[in-house]
Amino acid sequence: MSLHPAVAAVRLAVRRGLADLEPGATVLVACSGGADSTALLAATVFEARGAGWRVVGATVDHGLQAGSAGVADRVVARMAALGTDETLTARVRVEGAGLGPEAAARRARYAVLGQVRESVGADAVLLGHTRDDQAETVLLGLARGSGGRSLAGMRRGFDHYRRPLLDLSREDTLAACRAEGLEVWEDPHNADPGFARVRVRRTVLPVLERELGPGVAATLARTADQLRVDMDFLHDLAEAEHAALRGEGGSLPVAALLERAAAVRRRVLRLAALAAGAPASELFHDHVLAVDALLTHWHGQKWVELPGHVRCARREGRLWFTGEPG
Ligand SMILES: Nc1ncnc2c1ncn2[C@@H]1O[C@H](COP(=O)(O)OP(=O)(O)OP(=O)(O)O)[C@@H](O)[C@H]1O
Repeated sequence: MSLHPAVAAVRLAVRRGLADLEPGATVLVACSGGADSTALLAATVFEARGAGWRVVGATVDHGLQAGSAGVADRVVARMAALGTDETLTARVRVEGAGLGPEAAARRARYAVLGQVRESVGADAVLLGHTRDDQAETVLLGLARGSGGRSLAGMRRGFDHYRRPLLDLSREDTLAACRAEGLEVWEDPHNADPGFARVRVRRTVLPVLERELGPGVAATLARTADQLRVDMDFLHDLAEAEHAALRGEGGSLPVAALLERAAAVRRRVLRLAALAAGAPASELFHDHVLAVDALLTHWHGQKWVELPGHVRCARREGRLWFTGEPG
C-alpha cells in the first residue's frame, strides 16, 4: 500500500526540522491529543527509528475542565500505543493574575514543559503548530495593533522548542491522522466562540478564503516569515546600539539617540525600559512612544511612568531609567 501524501508530508517536515539531531538524541513531543500534535508524534516516532532518537511524549493536564485527568490518561495511552519510548502527564495549576485564561494556561504549559525537558534531558521540544495557527496569530496581532513583532508570528524555533509543522496545514495533519487511523481528541476550547482565536479560525479566515481566494492562510504565514527576518535584523541592530550607547546607570545620550532612525531608536528605548525592570508583558508601544516624545517633543516634561514602577526622565542631555533592574 502506498504512503498517504499527508503522512509523507508530516514525516518529511519532521525529518527536515530535526536534521541536525545526532543519533541518541532525546526528543520531547508536547502532545495535547489533537490532530496536529498527534500527527507530529506519530511522524517523530517513525523518523526516530531510522535516526536513532529517543522519543518522549508529554501531555499537560491544565486541570481546567472536569475530566481533564481522564483525557490526559487517554492521550498517554495513545502515545504509548504509537511506540513512544516514554510517556508522561505533567499536571499544572493555572494561575495568572492579569492574564487571560488562554495566556495563563500557555504560560503554565511552557513552564512545566521546560521542567520536563530538563528532567528527561531532551535536546529538542516539538510543538505541533501549523500554518493555520500561524495565520491566526498574524490576524490576531494585526487586529491588536501590536506591531511588527506579533505580525511576524511564531518562530520556527526558540530556546529548545521547535515547530516542524509550521509549513503544513491543519488539513494535512487531520488527513495524516485519518490515513493512519489515529484517534484524536478535540479540545472543547477549540469550538468556544468566546475565544478570539476560535472566531478567527471559524469565521474570519473562511470569509477571507472565500472572498480573496483560497490560500490566504499560506499567504499570511509567508508574510510572517518575511517580516520575521526584518524584525530579527532590527532587533539585533537595536541590541547592539543599546549596548554601545548605555552609559552611567544605564542612561542614554539624547543627542546620539536623535541621530538614530525611529525604528532603531524606539527599540533601544524599549530595551532600556526592560533593563530597568519594566515587565515585557506590560510594556506597550504607547509607553515607548511616550519615552520617545522626551526626545522628539521635548518641552521640559517631568518624567514618563512605565509599568513595573519604572520611570524615565531627561536630565543633563541624557535619558535616565530608574526602577528595579530586570
Ligand atoms: N495540553 C497540552 N499538552 C501538551 N502539549 C500541548 C497541550 N496544549 C498544546 N500543546 C502543544 O502546543 C501546540 C499548540 O497548541 P495550541 O494551538 O492549542 O496552543 P496555543 O495556546 O496556541 O499555544 P502557543 O502558546 O504555543 O501558541 C500543540 O500542537 C502541542 O504541541
